[in-house]
Amino acid sequence: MKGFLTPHPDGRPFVMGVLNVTPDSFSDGGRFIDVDAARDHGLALLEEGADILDIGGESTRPGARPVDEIEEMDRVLPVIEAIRAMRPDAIVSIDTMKPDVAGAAIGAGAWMWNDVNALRGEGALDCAADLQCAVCLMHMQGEPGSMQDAPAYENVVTEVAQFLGRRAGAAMSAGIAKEKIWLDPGIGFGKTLAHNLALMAALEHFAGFGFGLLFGASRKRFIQAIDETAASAQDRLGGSLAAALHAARAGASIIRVHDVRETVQALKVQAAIANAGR
Ligand SMILES: Cn1cnc2c(O)nc(N)nc21
Repeated sequence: MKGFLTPHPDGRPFVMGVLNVTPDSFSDGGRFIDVDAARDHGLALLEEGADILDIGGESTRPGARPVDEIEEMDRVLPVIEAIRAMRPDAIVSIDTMKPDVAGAAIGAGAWMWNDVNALRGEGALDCAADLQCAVCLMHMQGEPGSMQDAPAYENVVTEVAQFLGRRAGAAMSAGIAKEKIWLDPGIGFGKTLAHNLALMAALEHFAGFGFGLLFGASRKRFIQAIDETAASAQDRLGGSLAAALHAARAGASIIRVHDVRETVQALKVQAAIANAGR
């Protein structure tokens, strides 16, 4: 039985825990992924309160090198299977731009295809429609390897909104049900600090489209641009929580984070305050 998202009684958004299954995250120092370590981290995130695990085998951070399909599948499938063997109720999203990887992951029990490329890959729209899975369509200018070289927009909010509207229309035309579509402005994917801030300040505009809104700012570099003491990813918890709480207030229904326990606690307190005020 595939897991489905049951709304939280306090109304807070769902938390999507990040599980990057890449050599720089779960390898024994060599090329190979330590499946048990990745599985255990995923199980820990579920224990911390993650509603969804976002599992990805190809890094999408700025400057990342592409990974071939077989390698990507070899990384993610054993981890999905190992986690679901221990937690059949686990709700998993597959973070990939490749239709075959998505198909294999959905076949292994994943619920959502989280595509930073918004299903623009060859055959991706039809594949997603055939899979009848939930999808996240995210905006990215360019591609991970070069997207941060010189991001430029006439009006970033308008352009990202128009792009997401077009991709949602294409997804529905391909046969993907509206209630299975989440949109995402893609913080840090071909954006300067000013672009990221403009998108976050306008976030409720994106929530108003009638689709789900998925938001991910966790540990991203824009936080260091605001607070230069946040030199490494681990030093960005405060900024990550601030962005998560802002997104929740703006209407995001799924928030993608590394620090699950802290984010769940922050969202619970935010919801308790909001509910007391009603
Ligand atoms: C894979 N990945 C990294 N950052 C992300 C973000 O902000 N949104 C989505 N949907 N996926 C992301």
